[in-house]
Amino acid sequence: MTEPIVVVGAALLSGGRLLAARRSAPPELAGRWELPGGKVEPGETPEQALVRELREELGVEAEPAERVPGEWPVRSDLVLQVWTAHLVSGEPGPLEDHDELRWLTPDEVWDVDWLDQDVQAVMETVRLAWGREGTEAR
Ligand SMILES: Nc1nc2c([nH]c(=O)n2[C@H]2C[C@H](O)[C@@H](COP(=O)(O)OP(=O)(O)OP(=O)(O)O)O2)c(=O)[nH]1
Repeated sequence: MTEPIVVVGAALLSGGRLLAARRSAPPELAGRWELPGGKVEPGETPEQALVRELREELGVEAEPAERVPGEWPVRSDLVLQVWTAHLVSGEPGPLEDHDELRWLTPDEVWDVDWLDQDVQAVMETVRLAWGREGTEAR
């Protein structure tokens, strides 16, 4: 059996807020919110993929910090893993794949319509980044 391809999601944290991105494609995912990122390419580590994807999609330089425990199936051939990350330079813009970005405070984190797989992933991210408050808010 072939191993699933890892989709790396970046939990970009800045000033106590988490960046959420609204997908613009494909039609079945458009309008739903996710962590920016994408598929790890052959020969890349997930951390390298995260840096590349944030450069392409958001136009920023970012530094991966720590892996959020867990992984979440996307499809039979794709699995989502998440790393926290910090901005090194630039201001994120929805350059590719997204039509809106939002910096969410702990109080706002459940205000957006996350992709199904991202709900658990964001819950774990909130737990890691901000402690228990975010999970209780859910
Ligand atoms: N980037 C991202 N994708 C997610 C998340 N949650 C989730 O289910 N997915 C799904 C959506 C897509 O089916 C898949 C990632 O595909 P993608 O289109 O973003 O990957 P990519 O940028 O490498 O695209 P491509 O090279 O295949 O065009 O994972 C998430 O938080 N971030």
